[in-house]
Amino acid sequence: MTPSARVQAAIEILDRVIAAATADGAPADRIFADWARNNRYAGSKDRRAVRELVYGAIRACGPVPKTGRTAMLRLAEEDSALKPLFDGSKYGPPAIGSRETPAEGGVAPPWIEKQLAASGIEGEALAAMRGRAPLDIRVNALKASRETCVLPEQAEHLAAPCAMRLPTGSHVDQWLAYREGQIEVQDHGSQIACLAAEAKPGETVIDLCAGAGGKTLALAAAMENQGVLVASDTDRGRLSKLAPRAERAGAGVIRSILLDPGKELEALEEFSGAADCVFIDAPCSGTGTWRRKPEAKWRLSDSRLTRFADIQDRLFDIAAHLVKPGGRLVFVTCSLLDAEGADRFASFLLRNPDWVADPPDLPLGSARGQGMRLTPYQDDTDGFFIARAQLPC
Ligand SMILES: C[S@@+](CC[C@H](N)C(=O)[O-])C[C@H]1O[C@@H](n2cnc3c(N)ncnc32)[C@H](O)[C@@H]1O
Repeated sequence: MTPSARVQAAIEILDRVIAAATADGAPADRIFADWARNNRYAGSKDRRAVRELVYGAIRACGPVPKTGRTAMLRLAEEDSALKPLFDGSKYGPPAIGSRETPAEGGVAPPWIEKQLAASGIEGEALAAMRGRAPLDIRVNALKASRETCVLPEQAEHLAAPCAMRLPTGSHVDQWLAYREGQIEVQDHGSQIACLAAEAKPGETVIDLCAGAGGKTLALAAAMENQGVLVASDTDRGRLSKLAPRAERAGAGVIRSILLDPGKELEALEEFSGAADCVFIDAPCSGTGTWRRKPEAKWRLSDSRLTRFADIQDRLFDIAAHLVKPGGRLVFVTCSLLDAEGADRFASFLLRNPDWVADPPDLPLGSARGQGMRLTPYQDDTDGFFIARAQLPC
């Protein structure tokens, strides 16, 4: 592909990304993968270049751009080498018209930027949300350690005890250590969130929103495969991905339980007042993950945020029902908005005066409300709110 043809391909993909983001459709990654599958003439260098352009343009735009072309014109404002590629060549984009205007720049739609600012994320902290996420792995303590694990690439040790950072683009899933279950791809921030649980061997731990089990596997390793570890979720598809991962990781302690939305406690009845720890990795807007999924900023709306806050409050109440006296709950969202973090935790404590905030001692992060927060800017992790509360005996 010529450089101009790559720009045009990126513009067409961006059109689809914009349409999908505003209609709750497929994520950008899937749209790009579909394009790559249907356009076999694009070699690996082409694919890499087109992908860079697509993601660069998404990152460069604040509000939802009208079209892929206006998004690409915004990127061209930041990278002047792109402008001459609007050359009207056979497969390239038409020349830039004198009255054409690029999409608006920024980090996110202004109403979200405003809410982020009210949550203490502005200036450089806001700009850092436009960056690229690093590639982190967790060494599975059930099978290896950072010292014994043999990796084909140099890896930097991070603050969480099993965390390592690799050069971006490392093909981790092709490595022997990955196939043997010695390592998992997991953001450093997620690993730190799991540390807040302080899960111990022999305990009863419920990972209430386990999804495909990324954090469940970290909890299983912390528990040294001893005790009871329940992985529950309302999404059958996500939860079904856990079993093969657990098998690879040698995490035999996990019991999966599919929940019925609205009737979660029915399936978890046997654990009422019995859990040492309930870990709530709650569904949220994902503002903390924009470095990985930048188009997520175009999926948000006020009503969506309200729905997330409602479900987060409900999950707190479910978790509180399951914890035994002397036990704890951990609340985690990958959001930087107080509405999905400090405010939710404060509201829980207000509704439940018998519970006591117990801020975890974490190797990274800073205090936010009665919990802790990790940010891309200060911690170079995904953004997370992490809070812990104890139910006194
Ligand atoms: C942030 S994701 C969890 C990610 C997962 N813990 C991990 O580390 O990969 C939130 C999960 O909450 C689940 N969820 C949504 N509503 C729920 C409910 N009422 N009860 C339990 N899980 C729920 C979603 O299906 C989703 O998998």
